[in-house]
Amino acid sequence: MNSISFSRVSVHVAVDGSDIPKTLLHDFSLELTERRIGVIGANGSGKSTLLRLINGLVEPTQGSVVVNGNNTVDAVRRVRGNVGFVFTDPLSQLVMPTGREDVELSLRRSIKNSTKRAARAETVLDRFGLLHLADQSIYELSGGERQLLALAAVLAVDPTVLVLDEPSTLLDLRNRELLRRTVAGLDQQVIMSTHDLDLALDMDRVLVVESGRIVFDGGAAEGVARYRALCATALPGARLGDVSR
Ligand SMILES: Nc1ncnc2c1ncn2[C@@H]1O[C@H](COP(=O)(O)OP(=O)(O)OP(=O)(O)O)[C@@H](O)[C@H]1O
Repeated sequence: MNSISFSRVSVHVAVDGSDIPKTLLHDFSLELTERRIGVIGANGSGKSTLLRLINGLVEPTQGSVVVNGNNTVDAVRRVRGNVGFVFTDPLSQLVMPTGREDVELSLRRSIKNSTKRAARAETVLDRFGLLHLADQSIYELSGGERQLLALAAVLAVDPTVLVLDEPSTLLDLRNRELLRRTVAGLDQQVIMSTHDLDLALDMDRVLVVESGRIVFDGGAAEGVARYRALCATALPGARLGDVSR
């Protein structure tokens, strides 16, 4: 069983022209052991920052994050060997000219034999219905195709923990369903931020983040309800009314 521990973590960043740092995440502690964990919350609430702590892309200003016994600051290489991270924007992740080359690049460390590597890449691309696009420039793919490719390239190396930062933003209904089924069938622990509340409802545990604080931690249905309630109270109805008057 995987274990991701956040111990008294907070994240602050310096702000140009100000002596006062901005707090992205306020002091929190968490132990994540469930297989499917969703992180939901408003734009700018701190979801990506929370996910990025898991593979050391963001370092805690205070406290520590430990993934399967490895501290994300001191043992960042080992952590990244464990944690596959899929970015919201696939172009910030895909580095090779074509999907086939990108997946093969991911596999270069784990499969030394090039024939075996090519075969494995084909299997992975096929699993996501991307084989017919394998040799097309990644810039010629649609946004959704790129998002699936980014997921395929990360899953190819079989990480122990999969972190998905809003993985369905560009997907159509069919591919969203493919993502949903893929996530449901994975052996890996999955931690996913999403604005797709149907996806969130599939999770074993949901965290609701609001203004850098975890304001709910519990079951999916209750978490989604809490988030909906937060959104309802935050709607700028009065201000819209002012404009239209
Ligand atoms: N390096 C940084 N320097 C300054 N501010 C930052 C930095 N990184 C993130 N932020 C700010 O921290 C807040 C949280 O950002 P984060 O990307 O974690 O939000 P999010 O919940 O993932 O949002 P979204 O749903 O829009 O993707 C935002 O206000 C963002 O502008």
